[in-house]
Amino acid sequence: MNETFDLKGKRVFVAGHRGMVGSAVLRRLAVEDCEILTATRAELDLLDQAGVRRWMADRRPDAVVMAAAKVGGILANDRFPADFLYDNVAVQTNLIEGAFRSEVGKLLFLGSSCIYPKLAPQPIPEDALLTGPLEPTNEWYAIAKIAGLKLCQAYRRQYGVNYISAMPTNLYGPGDNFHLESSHVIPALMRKAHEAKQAGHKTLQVWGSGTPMREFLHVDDAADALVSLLKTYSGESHVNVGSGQDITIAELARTVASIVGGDVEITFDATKPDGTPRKLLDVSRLFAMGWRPRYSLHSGLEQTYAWFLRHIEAGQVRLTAPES
Ligand SMILES: NC(=O)c1ccc[n+]([C@@H]2O[C@H](COP(=O)([O-])OP(=O)(O)OC[C@H]3O[C@@H](n4cnc5c(N)ncnc54)[C@H](OP(=O)(O)O)[C@@H]3O)[C@@H](O)[C@H]2O)c1
Ligand SMILES: C[C@@H]1O[C@H](OP(=O)(O)OP(=O)(O)OC[C@H]2O[C@@H](n3cnc4c(=O)[nH]c(N)nc43)[C@H](O)[C@@H]2O)[C@@H](O)[C@H](O)[C@@H]1O
Repeated sequence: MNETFDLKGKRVFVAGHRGMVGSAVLRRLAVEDCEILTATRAELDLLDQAGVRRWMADRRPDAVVMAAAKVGGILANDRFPADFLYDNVAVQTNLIEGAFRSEVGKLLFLGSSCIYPKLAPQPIPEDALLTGPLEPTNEWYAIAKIAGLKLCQAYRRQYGVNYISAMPTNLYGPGDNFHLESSHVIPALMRKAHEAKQAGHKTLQVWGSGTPMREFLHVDDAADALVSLLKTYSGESHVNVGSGQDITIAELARTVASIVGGDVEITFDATKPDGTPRKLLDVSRLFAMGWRPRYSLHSGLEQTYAWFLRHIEAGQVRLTAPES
């Protein structure tokens, strides 16, 4: 089940290499003896099936890491269900089918912890998939991601290809999207706390009740786990990728506020959704392979805020709405 895929001398296509996860995968692959292939959206729109087929046939990668997707936080998922379902089904289907046609030997698909039922047992084992109703704010994205992991399984069963899937928990770190409407919670709170400090404002507004719990993983740890799976994992089941620890959103807000500094009072905006109450992944399968994260949440947040400060003045932080 775990035959090794040696990256030495291999041509690895990282789809979505300008995104938070894709750029972290590039940093991690830089220490492997492989050739990295990339394409910007202008060079290759992954919604274009014929274009993806041509690109794959022309460039002939040995492996594909699928870090390209339509991604956003709770509000974006809730507001743009058609985009999150259509774009993700199209991008992932084009990449998986295009890779198969061009005889790609190894492919890693990335899902998300929102594939599991809203009220799944905690921590959530891989086999909780499809055992109950999904969280309504992100069911469109979740259904696309479930289709992606099932497409990898289907190609594996029908054609015997080594296509695997990883399900990362909520990620954060350098290169994240800090746009306040479309981002995830960590970049949003970090930006809000930073701007409050600069303006001398005394409140940090947190969406929802603050009671939901979330598990977080620094993106460089996630990239390390993903490359490790690419090299060593060949199973049909998807694998959870997380830190194994979660905290409440209220506690996260206090931690971010203390790292950013400034003296803010935390307030809660009950008009915004809470989403799923808890989604802590059972990471025993990944940890049994010997993998562990390097960042604690606190050290990861400090590293991310230091990155934010180094890049904000140069205009290298994503503060505006992502391209659709
Ligand atoms: N962020 C998280 O918390 C999290 C958690 C679990 C799993 N994941 C998974 O990790 C993967 C990457 O997420 P991320 O956070 O890195 O997102 P991201 O920062 O938004 O990056 C997504 C990348 O995909 C590219 N892309 C999207 N549609 C495309 C298209 N039609 N053609 C070409 N490129 C396209 C984007 O290109 P542009 O640069 O041109 O926009 C961008 O580089 C996704 O599969 C996501 O489900 C993320
Ligand atoms: C990893 C992704 O997680 C996403 O769910 P999900 O954890 O709720 O994604 P987030 O948007 O990170 O929100 C997590 C929690 O933080 C709260 N929150 C508090 N303040 C803020 C804020 O200023 N911005 C944001 N964005 N949240 C905030 C939010 O209400 C929710 O309870 C899914 O929608 C995706 O499909 C995907 O699975």
